[in-house]
Amino acid sequence: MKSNICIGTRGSTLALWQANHVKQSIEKAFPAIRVDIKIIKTTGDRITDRPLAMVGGKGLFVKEIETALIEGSIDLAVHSMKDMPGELPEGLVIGAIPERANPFDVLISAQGTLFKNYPQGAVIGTSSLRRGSQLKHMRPDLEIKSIRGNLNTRLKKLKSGEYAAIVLAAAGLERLGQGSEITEYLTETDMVPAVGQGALCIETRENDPDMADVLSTLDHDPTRICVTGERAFLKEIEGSCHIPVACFGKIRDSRILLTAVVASEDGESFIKETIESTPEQVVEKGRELAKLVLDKGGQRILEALNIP
Ligand SMILES: NCc1[nH]cc(CCC(=O)O)c1CC(=O)O
Repeated sequence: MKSNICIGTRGSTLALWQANHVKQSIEKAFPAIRVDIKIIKTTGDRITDRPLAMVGGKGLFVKEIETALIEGSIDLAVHSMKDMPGELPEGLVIGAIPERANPFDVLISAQGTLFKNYPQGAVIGTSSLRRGSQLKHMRPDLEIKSIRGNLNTRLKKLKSGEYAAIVLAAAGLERLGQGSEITEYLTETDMVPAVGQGALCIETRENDPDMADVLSTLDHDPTRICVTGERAFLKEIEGSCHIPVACFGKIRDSRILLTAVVASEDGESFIKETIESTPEQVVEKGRELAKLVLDKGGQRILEALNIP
């Protein structure tokens, strides 16, 4: 076992919170190990002026960190699972998936108004096609308007009156101590979260013997099972965080319920399906769910999207 571990992470406040959270878990389990954090800038961090869906390419927030992992300048990478593409580079693996935080999306309304009371044509801020399309499906009259920037920038834009409400992931807000801003949680009945939302990804080199004990203390079995099913869906559908596909797994009475959505940007074409699985079957069932959704019209919706 190593006496010194270096974690690579993006430099955003949320990413640093997450890396520190993992650092503390390791130090608690192994008081003799010293854990350092190395900040690595990614392509996604450089692009702040346009929706990432317009930029194209997958893994915009992870690539440079993966290079550091392959080159050996870091031992572990901590990412938001939601930012991970379906396929990892040769030689890298998801070493552990810690316990998931709240997986859902939330609305923050400027006036504290509940979704059902939004006026006709209310402007909602999100740059996520997944969120926009599911909102439009529920309320075709809403206007979806792009918003970028970190959490504080977005909250400031909301308060300036540009939007009636914005949509964010509960996990990010809660981790940054801004949970009190939340007006309303949207569960998978209304809005299916992104694959892996609320979970962290601990990425490592394949078969790194120095990391095995550390990884086993970080891993959370129920989270890994659900996220593995969601990612099997993602791989089959070849999506990323930036196209309007959603998949969420939850455990009910020792069975896994996987729910997925593929929708057009205007919310008019909308496919939503749920499949049940045992913990052992999640990969197979995740793939089956992707095929089902594609067959039922998802294929046509994704082909019409025209995203690079
Ligand atoms: N899209 C960016 C992103 N990537 C991870 C999170 C935080 C939540 C999570 O870990 O899933 C967020 C913010 C958000 O979507 O509001």
